[in-house]
Amino acid sequence: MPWFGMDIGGTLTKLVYFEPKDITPDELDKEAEILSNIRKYLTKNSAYGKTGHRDTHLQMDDVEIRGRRGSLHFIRFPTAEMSNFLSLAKSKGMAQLVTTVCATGGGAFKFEENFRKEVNMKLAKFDELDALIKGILFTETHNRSECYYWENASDISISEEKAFDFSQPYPFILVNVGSGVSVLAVHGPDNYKRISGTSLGGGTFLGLCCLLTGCHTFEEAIQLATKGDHRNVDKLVKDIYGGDYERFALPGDLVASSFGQMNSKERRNTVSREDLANATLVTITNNIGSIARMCASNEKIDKVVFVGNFLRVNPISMKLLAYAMDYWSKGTLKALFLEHEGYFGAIGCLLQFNGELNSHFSNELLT
Ligand SMILES: Nc1ncnc2c1ncn2[C@@H]1O[C@H](COP(=O)(O)OP(=O)(O)O)[C@@H](O)[C@H]1O
Ligand SMILES: CC(C)(COP(=O)(O)O)[C@@H](O)C(=O)NCCC(=O)O
Repeated sequence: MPWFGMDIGGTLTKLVYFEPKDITPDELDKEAEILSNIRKYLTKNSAYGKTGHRDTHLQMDDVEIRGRRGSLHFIRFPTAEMSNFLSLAKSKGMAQLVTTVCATGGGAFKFEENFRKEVNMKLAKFDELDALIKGILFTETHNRSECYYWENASDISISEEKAFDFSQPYPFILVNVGSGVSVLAVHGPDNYKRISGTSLGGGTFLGLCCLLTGCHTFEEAIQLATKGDHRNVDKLVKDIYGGDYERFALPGDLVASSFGQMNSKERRNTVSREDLANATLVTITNNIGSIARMCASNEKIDKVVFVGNFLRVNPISMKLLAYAMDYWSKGTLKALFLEHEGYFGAIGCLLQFNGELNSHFSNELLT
């Protein structure tokens, strides 16, 4: 039975597949044809249909899980395409072979019946935040370059990624920027609490950007944002004060009011799609940064780790978050980022898999 972990999120479904590389000739002989075909299909392709992608740059080789050595493959597709995924699973014979899939994320609950009815698969459900933390801890110990920070974040043109030693992680604040945002204070592998959250997350950025610019994809939204300038959309402190607000040390270039210029018809007529995309990105990112900073200072924790697919191909947000953490905390807070940004829930879920799952399976949430 192939080893999968699945995180069915509000926007994207993340699938992690463990491909054993230590298969003995004897095992290979016994391997059913369907299993061999599934293995080949998953590991040879990097695109699955029109919307599925394997992130080949994230592949982890020579990983040991429960005494087996192999590679971890990272695959994603839009959750809205779930019915196509189920048809594909059926057509590849997966449904004949896989009886139980370890799943996390809201969709593990929402789509449980679809899995059962359409492909006769049971979902062994795990909590998404438990899985997220387990996935992070596992990945960090198996990939020494997992954790990094942005050096010189204040100057976007020269800032660059630098490795960060995250082998002594606790305590840390974890900010998961998916469709929405969850903020956790993590004190140990099984000791964490969800301390805050906001509905203004990655889904908000993409939704607003599509409305404001007519773009259709996240990649397009990020490309537009890269070419735009939020200062044509936002009202800055200097637009209000003529310079800095010195008494409270607010620099003139600080955003005083996001989208604050857009009440003027003239301004609306001159603003570009790129500026609107950039302003949307900056608005959402600054709000997340501000919540993260308040959480860190309330909890007296100095490391803030940002994960989630909102950060995918999105250095603008990472640098902004890094700068904001540093600037507003006067250098006491450090923003950290992880290479496998959106896949930790699925990894954590895969780690819960064990061969005896079927016999232990119950409809209850497994812990
Ligand atoms: N290819 C993509 N399609 C849609 N959204 C994407 C894509 N890549 C990155 N994103 C961003 O990632 C967010 C989803 O992040 P993710 O961590 O997968 O959350 P969820 O578990 O809620 O699906 C989206 O709201 C969007 O901002
Ligand atoms: C409900 C969620 C945990 C779902 O996770 P997601 O699919 O967004 O990664 C998340 O969207 C969230 O925490 N939203 C913010 C809710 C709030 O605290 O306002």
